[in-house]
Amino acid sequence: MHEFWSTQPVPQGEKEAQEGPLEKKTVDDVPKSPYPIASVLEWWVPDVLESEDDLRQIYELLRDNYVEDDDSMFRFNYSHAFLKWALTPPGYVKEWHVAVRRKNDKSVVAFISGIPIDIAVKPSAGGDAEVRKMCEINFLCIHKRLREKKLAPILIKEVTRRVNVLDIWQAVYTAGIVLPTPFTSAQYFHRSLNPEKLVAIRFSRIPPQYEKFQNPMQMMKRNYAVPNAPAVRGFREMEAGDVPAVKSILNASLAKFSVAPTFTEEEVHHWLLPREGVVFSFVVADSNNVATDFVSFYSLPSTVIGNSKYNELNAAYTYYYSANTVPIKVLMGDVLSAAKAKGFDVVNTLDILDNKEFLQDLKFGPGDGNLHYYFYNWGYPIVQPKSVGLVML
Ligand SMILES: CCCCCCCCCCCCCC(=O)SCCNC(=O)CCNC(=O)[C@H](O)C(C)(C)COP(=O)(O)OP(=O)(O)OC[C@H]1O[C@@H](n2cnc3c(N)ncnc32)[C@H](O)[C@@H]1OP(=O)(O)O
Ligand SMILES: O=C1CS[C@H](c2ccc3[nH]ncc3c2)N1Cc1ccccc1
Repeated sequence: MHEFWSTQPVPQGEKEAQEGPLEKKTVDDVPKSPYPIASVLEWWVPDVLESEDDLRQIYELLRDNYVEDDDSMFRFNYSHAFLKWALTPPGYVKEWHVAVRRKNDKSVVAFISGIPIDIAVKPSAGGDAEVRKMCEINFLCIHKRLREKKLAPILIKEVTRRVNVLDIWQAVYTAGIVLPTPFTSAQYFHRSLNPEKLVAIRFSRIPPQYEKFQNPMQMMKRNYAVPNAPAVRGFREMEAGDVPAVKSILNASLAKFSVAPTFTEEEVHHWLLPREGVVFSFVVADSNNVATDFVSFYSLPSTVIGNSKYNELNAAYTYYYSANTVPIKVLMGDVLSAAKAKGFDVVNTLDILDNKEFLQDLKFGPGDGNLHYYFYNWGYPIVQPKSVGLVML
């Protein structure tokens, strides 16, 4: 059971592991050369920032081979612009974008990415959080034709080596599957904006109690209708001038959670300023035009696999927020209006952060997907998802 993960510094499910590092090594212990790989394959570092063609190759691998739901009805379809954004935050390390190509035709067959992140972790016994520089791992993907050949452990060991050689010893990551050992498990929730399309692609179905109506779909549309203008006075798109205020209120909000990132001003600028078709952010400005509240969401479409009428689902995902002068359910209500106005079909979220405070009132329904959160080389007790303030793209 877990031939690879049983060899790794992750909690192995025995008694509560002690909190903190599970193994201690130094940079001198780290091999200086890349991990060995099959002779027909080669390691490759794409230049996602400067080479549109390198970015396109990573985009296409993920478009055709990345995460699907259990019934293979949908597959994430992260856009070019989204991947460039997700992979190149301030201080990113090019070599942590680890790809594998076939030597003969240079086709990309696998990928895994790491980016730097400062994570504040609170000791379970209480007390001040410890801020730790970690690596956030995402986009692990092996081409469908190369599955179940133990290539994933090789990718994981190589990215670990490239992170360790820079004296970073912890990572954080999420997965839809259960591995040794989650520190929390979150549940997906979905808020329909375009019920007709969601029923047509068989993501949603008309609830049986609607059959009594003369026009069930009309009633569903009415149930999920949202205002076409924001309710909150002073609600507007975030601008560069809001960065200092947003940094201040967001870091203060995230400090309440047991596990959450901290953001520098440059990171607020990168992660939270609006980017066309990628990330959408808004503030509530007071009479001096100073941001008192903040809310955001990102665009992550999914390919609809094998549907004649629609081939893409336009999904928005709630991102970071700081609700101070208005309740989060009022602020998130304006997010629903903005997402509907921009043509999104559904808003997805997890029961992390304070999200449970708006799920019911805003008519989010539970999905059948879970997202498990993990640390690498850091023992931590299992916490509830509402203690977690980290959003993974
Ligand atoms: C300090 C720095 C540390 C940095 C590293 C921190 C750790 C980062 C860890 C990665 C975080 C990724 C975060 C995300 O991106 S989560 C998204 C993962 N990607 C997908 O689901 C896309 C579609 N699936 C695939 O591309 C492949 O099925 C993948 C690549 C997922 C596995 O390939 P394949 O199916 O061909 O299998 P194999 O024969 O090569 O390898 C089998 C071994 O791999 C273990 N496995 C399977 N799925 C995952 C998974 N999602 N995380 C970790 N381990 C996984 C599995 O338990 C088994 O080990 P063991 O059970 O026998 O022990
Ligand atoms: O495209 C994919 C692949 S896996 C992920 C996902 C997550 C939770 C889900 N609950 N029901 C379907 C589903 C799919 N997902 C996004 C998604 C989310 C809701 C509806 C359709 C697709």
